[in-house]
Amino acid sequence: MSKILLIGGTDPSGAGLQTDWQVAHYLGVNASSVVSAVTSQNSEGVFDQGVLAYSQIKSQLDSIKSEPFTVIKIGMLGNADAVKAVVEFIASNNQLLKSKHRKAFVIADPVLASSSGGALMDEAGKQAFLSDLLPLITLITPNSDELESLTGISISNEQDLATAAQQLITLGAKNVLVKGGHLYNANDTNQSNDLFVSVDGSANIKGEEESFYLSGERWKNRSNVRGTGCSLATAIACQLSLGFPLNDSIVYAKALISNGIRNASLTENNQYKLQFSHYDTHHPFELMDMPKLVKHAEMLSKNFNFACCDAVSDSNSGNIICNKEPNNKLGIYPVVDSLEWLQKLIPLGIKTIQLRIKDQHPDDVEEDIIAAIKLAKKYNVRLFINDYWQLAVKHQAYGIHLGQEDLDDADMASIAQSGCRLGVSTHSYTEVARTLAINPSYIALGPIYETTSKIMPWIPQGVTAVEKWVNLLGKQFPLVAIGGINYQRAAALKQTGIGSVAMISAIIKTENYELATEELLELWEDV
Ligand SMILES: Cc1ncc(COP(=O)(O)OP(=O)(O)O)c(N)n1
Ligand SMILES: Cc1nc(C(=O)O)sc1CCOP(=O)(O)O
Repeated sequence: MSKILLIGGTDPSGAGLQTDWQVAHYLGVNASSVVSAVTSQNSEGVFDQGVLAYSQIKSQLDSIKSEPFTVIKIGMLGNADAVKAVVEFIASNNQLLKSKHRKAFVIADPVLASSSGGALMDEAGKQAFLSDLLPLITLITPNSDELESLTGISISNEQDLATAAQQLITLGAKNVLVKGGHLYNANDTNQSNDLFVSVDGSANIKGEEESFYLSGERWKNRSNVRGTGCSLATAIACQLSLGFPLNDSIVYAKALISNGIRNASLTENNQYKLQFSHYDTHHPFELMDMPKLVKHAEMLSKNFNFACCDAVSDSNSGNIICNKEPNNKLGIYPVVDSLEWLQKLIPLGIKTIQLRIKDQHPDDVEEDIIAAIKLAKKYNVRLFINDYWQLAVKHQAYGIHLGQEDLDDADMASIAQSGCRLGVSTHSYTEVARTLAINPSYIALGPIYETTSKIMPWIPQGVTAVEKWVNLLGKQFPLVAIGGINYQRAAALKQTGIGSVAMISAIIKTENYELATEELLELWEDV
């Protein structure tokens, strides 16, 4: 079982170390905890506080130092001595991890003041934090007040916020998550928007630098829930310890805290306390809690409306009835690389199919795309064109399928306006969050099993993950599973309630494609 280390101050009223521990427990992560300070506070103010002596913090840390921690979450430190004890511990912990060729993930919530306003870090402590601790931190999670205080940049608009986050990077931070920026899209106070900036390639599975905005619902009448910052940082730490990449850990944690705020219970002190719904241990939140991810601030206010994937009617009548059911079932979905394969499979009764031609000049594929669209219309088949979205729009294809990289360049507004349906590939929480911001016609989930048809950095998600995605997304979007799916695996996936399975090799690399197609269609007949 993974184990993390929590370092921070106690708070009897719903934040601090006790809350961190509760979050770890809720997520099934074993945590050791070290007290750096003891505070007396509630939503009205901080009444008393005492930072433990360097020797007391050090001796607590010494008592657990034999087993290296791979994830350490830091909250309130209070002064320079506490910072020193923690810096020394991280160095010795990393020394122990050296044999495993790694360093600990260190998540720091820079607690400078309570949400009620009382100072919780002195000036010397802040300077020690910046000079000695910041270089050891994997992710720092300030709110905009803390970011102002750490950088000295006064923040009054979104550009200031981005500049200040960049300044923290210049001071030595590698990954910065600025929480709750109400500055973005200030007209829409129903959204809580965070800014994430990463410069060392450690945030995602591809090792790439990235930055994004995460937008979540700001739940009404829940403005004074305490402990949300601590809980967010702890949930990120927990997800990292469970093996998720940093970007996915952040998206997951934001969804979890949204759920905790939405379900917050009112205490006798007239104060809201985070409470998580017991929906599911793997996705312990609902779709309304999932944030939307966009790469540029101006996208926060954009809404797209793609055509739905109609229920395909009987090919005899020729009528396509637009059925706005969100969980439309797209059925057996072959992905093929030529017009010839469309000509072979469509007459067998396939109702959803994708033409996926790779790396050709658009001029060289246009004729085949025109012929494919004509054929699909004749047989009343949902044909999705992979990648060549301009040609698909130009020739009025039924739909387009795009991967995450394609989303950077494709013109969403013109695809939506054309009436083409849009399917989008996803492989992780981050990609699902980005896809939710686009609100496509269907969402593909992959790879479910190991695939030989494409090289990808993701390990297979497995059937259990499909069940979770169906619970989370299936009421709002048609879902398609892809990656290594053959007849037996399709049978297992059918039990999850997913409406569609896509495959390449199980059809086009078999000895008898007709038999393989017929068997799959029969298996899925009653879905
Ligand atoms: C139904 C379906 N799901 C996923 C994919 C993969 O799309 P993408 O990520 O764009 O990768 P390439 O197909 O371009 O390699 C798909 N094509 N279809
Ligand atoms: C094209 C593709 N996309 C995937 C994804 O996970 O997004 S998996 C995949 C290959 C699917 O081929 P096969 O059925 O032969 O495994």
